Amino acid sequence: MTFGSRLVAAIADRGPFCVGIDPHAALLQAWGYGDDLTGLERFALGAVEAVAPHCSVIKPQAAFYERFGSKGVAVLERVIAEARAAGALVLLDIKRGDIGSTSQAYADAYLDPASPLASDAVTVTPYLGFGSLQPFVDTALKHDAGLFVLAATSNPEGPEVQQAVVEGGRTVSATVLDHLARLNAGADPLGSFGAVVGATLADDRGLDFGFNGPILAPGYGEQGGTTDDIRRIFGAGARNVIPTSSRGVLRLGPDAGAMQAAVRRANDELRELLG
Ligand SMILES: O=c1ccn([C@@H]2O[C@H](COP(=O)(O)O)[C@@H](O)[C@H]2O)c(=O)[nH]1
Repeated sequence: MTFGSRLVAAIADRGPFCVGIDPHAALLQAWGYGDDLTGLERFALGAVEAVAPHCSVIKPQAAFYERFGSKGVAVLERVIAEARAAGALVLLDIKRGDIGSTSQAYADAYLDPASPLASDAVTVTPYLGFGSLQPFVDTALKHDAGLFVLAATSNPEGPEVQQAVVEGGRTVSATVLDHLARLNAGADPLGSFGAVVGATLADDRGLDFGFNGPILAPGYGEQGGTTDDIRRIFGAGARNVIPTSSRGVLRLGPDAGAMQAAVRRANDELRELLG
């Protein structure tokens, strides 16, 4: 089953809201843990145990594990395994991208089921040229995995690059969505090649969200994005949007009930939006 098909089924079952498992130092402290390997393990696995059974997608941000070295990466491996065992799809936020031959090594590391870090999907950056992502695309197709390509990110610095106008008069962001439309052509019910578009955008930036793929919308919650913003930015494209929040949910821990209630509230609101 393709990633796009698994995603559609997971969202129908559990709702579109995605929780990011981002063990910030300040959050470890707020949960009463040290900013050390034991704290990381208790925090990350505790968060997964609380929310993964209730989410369609879980998004660990690799940087927060890598800062503890190889033992932190071992915790990330367990986060991925536990979240998948709880029935969630894992979207590993790595934002990788390099020349093609190196991209292949990254793709093998994160998308080949034989790897201990294998996930259902990863985030990638197209700013070495969309074509440099081809090894990720081929590997995702081979293993029924997915990609989310940075198109219009949630941070205020993004437009400097993403709204630049390229040959043909289109913005870089629009060009990324054009590539995704080609990759997703004919996929049913949804393609496996998604875009990252912030829930914080002031407007839709003239983007066509009908590229037949999922849209990860970070910036929901902590960065100020709301369900109304999802409606305002994406319009009819909102049906394929996966809003994601990390700190907005994790801040409520270690109380599992409070985190679960936040997931329920977000999914209820989003389902109402989507009718
Ligand atoms: O445009 C982007 C792309 C990715 N992110 C990532 O999402 C989460 C957001 O965390 P919050 O705590 O909900 O702000 C984090 O992992 C970012 O690296 C993003 O924010 N914007």
